Amino acid sequence: MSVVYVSSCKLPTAYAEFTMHGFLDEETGKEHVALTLGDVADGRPVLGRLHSECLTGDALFSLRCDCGPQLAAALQAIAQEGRGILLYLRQEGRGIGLLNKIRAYDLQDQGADTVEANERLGFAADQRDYSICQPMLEHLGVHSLKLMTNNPRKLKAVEGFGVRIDSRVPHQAGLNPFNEKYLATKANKLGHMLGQLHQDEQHADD
Ligand SMILES: Nc1nc2c(ncn2[C@@H]2O[C@H](COP(=O)(O)OP(=O)(O)OP(=O)(O)O)[C@@H](O)[C@H]2O)c(=O)[nH]1
Ligand SMILES: [Zn+2]
Repeated sequence: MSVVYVSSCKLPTAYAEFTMHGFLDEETGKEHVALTLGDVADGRPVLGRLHSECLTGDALFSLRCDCGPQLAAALQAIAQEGRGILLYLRQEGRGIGLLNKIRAYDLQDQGADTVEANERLGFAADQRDYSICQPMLEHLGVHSLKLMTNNPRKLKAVEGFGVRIDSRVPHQAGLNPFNEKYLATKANKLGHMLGQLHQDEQHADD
């Protein structure tokens, strides 16, 4: 695996003062980071989130997806626990990159769903490779996760590279009228466990 540790620093945030650890994937040139809080190498299961980059949702307040609220909720949950880890993975657009995601959004504006749009562009529905997480978690001494996710593929991938899933923590946040169809497609076509979609979240038009 070509992911190597580079350096760490403090990262004070609105939620907690995290430590940020930088990693470089020498094969792809992608720069990934991990935020940790507390002692994550003490052998106990660690509350964790593997968050895939979404420039539009994480930084530009887009309502097309649920990424921004999920990122905020994960950092908040880790702060509340006083211990945990968030890997921020540079796999924009489920691995197709930002410009192709814009192309995919354009197709969705014309009626395609999120999976059809990827496929029309010649990509798989989800091109992410989570094996990059293994050396990051190994470096930080994390061997067991309480993983905040609704994505069954993510759980499988983590177990596949040898990190124990102690438990899955459902992670729903940010349902709104603009992402309702997108979330329904994720549940129907990608298998996301979003059964509580309408009970957990307040409808904008309720
Ligand atoms: N190609 C494409 N990527 C998208 C789209 N909407 C969001 N993304 C990307 O999807 C990724 C987030 O994936 P999600 O499926 O929301 O979440 P997940 O990580 O698979 O699952 P959870 O852990 O349950 O949140 C980010 O990389 C986003 O940039 C879209 O319509 N098309
Ligand atoms: Zn997003």
